[in-house]
Amino acid sequence: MSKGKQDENEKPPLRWPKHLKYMKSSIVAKPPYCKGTLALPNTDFTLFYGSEGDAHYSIHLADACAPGTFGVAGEDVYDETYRKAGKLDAKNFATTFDTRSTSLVNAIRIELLIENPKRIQSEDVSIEPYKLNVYGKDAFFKAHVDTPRSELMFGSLVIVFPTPHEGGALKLRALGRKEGEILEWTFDASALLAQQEQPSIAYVAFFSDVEHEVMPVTFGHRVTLTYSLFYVPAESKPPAELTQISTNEQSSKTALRAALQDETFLPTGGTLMFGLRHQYPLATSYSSSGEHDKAALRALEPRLKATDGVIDILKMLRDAALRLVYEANWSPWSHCESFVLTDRVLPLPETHETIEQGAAECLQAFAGSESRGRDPGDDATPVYWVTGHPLRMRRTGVGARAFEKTVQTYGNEPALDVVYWRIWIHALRGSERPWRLRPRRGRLLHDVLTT
Ligand SMILES: O=C(O)CCC(=O)C(=O)O
Ligand SMILES: [Fe+2]
Repeated sequence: MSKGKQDENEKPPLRWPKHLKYMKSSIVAKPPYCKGTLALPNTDFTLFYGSEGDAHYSIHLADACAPGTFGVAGEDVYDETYRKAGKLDAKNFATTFDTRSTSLVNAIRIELLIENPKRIQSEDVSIEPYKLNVYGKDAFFKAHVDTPRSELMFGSLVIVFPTPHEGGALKLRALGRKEGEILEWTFDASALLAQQEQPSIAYVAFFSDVEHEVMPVTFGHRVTLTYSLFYVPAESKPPAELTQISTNEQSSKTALRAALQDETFLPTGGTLMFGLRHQYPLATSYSSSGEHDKAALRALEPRLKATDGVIDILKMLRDAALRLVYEANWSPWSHCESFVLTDRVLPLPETHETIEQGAAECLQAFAGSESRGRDPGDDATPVYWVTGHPLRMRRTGVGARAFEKTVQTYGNEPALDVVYWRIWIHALRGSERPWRLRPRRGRLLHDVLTT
C-alpha cells in the first residue's frame, strides 16, 4: 500500500499513541449470541404442516420436508454437499408454540442487545417465523451467514425441539480482534435438552452476520424452527429514568477522556477509524439523488449491535459518524492503492471496460467529492485504524468473505438487493488547522498506520 506524500516540514508520527492502545483494549466484546432453554406446556409442541386444508401432525415430519435449498448468488439451489436437511417455508407449517407468549423477546433484548438495552424496548423487536428444518441422521448445514431480508434485520433465532437426537450441534464463529483469530462457540441443544426434567425447547439467538454451521446429526431427528429478528422503528423515546450502563461504557469513556486531555496525544490532529465488529445489511440499489442512501448509515446508528454502540462515546471526538471504506486498486491483482471514505453505498456501475482515471479518483467522483483535485489535508492527515484495518479484515477468515461482498454467494437464501457491509466509525482528533477537519465526501485516506 502506498504512503501519502508528507509535507516537507512535517514528520509522520512514528509511534502508535499509547492512548489508542488503551482505547482499543477498552472495547471488550461479549459473545455475539445468547442461549438457553425454555420449559413449555406439552400443548406447545404441536406442529402442523402441509398445504391449505391438509394439515398433519408432526409425526412424519421428515417425509413432509422438501430438501433444503440455499442461496448462491441470487438463485435457489439444492446441493447436498452444502446443506443436507429437510426444510419447510413458514407458509407451510404452523405451531401452537408462539414466541410472543414466551419471555424470549426479553431474553434477546437483555442478553443479546445488552450494550444498548436502554434504546431497545421489547415492542421494538419483532420475531418472524422463517423456516422449519428437519435433520435426519448424517444431515448437516454447512457454514453460512443468514441472508439479510431488510436493513432492519439484526439477528436470527433458532428453536430446537426436544425430539430425540444426538449430534447436530450449532457452531457459531466470529472474527477475533487479533490478526487471523477466529472465535468459535458451540450450542449443543441435544445435550442441553437431555438435562431438562420438564418438556423444554432450547433456543439460541445470534446476530445474523455471525457465521454458523450445523454439524452432522449422528442419531435421531433434529427439528428446528428458525426466526428472523427485526427492529421495529420506535415511535417514542425510552423512559429517561432508566439508565443502564453497558459493558464498555465506563472503560471506553475513561480511556477517551484521558486521551483528549493529553496535549501530546495527536497534537496536530488525526483521523481515527474504528472498524465495527458486526456487519450490517445495507441496500445496494439506490436513487441517484444520494439522499436516501446517506440516511441509511445515519439510521443505523441507534441500531448498532453490542459493542458497536461505542459510537455514543466516540461522539466526544469530532464528527464521529458511520462510514464505508472502498479500496482503490488498479486491478484485481494489484496491491491496494488507497482507501476512499464514503457516507453511502456508491452506485458503482458494473463495467468491464478499462477506466482511464485512477481507481481512487474514479471512486471519489462516484462519491460526489465536493472539491476536485487534492486537498492538502488528504496527504498530511494520518489515519489511525484503531480497530479493524480493512486489509486485515479482508485476509482473515470469516470477515474475508464479507469484506469482498461474496457473502452473497453463501447466504442461506437467494437475495442480492440487501447485503452485509463492513462499516467504520470515522472520528477526528481536532487540531489548530481547520482545513484538516473539513468533512469531505469521498475523502481519500492516505498514510495508513496500523499497530
Ligand atoms: O437448524 C439450525 O440450527 C440452523 C438453521 C439455519 O442456520 C438456517 O436455516 O439458516
Ligand atoms: Fe442460518
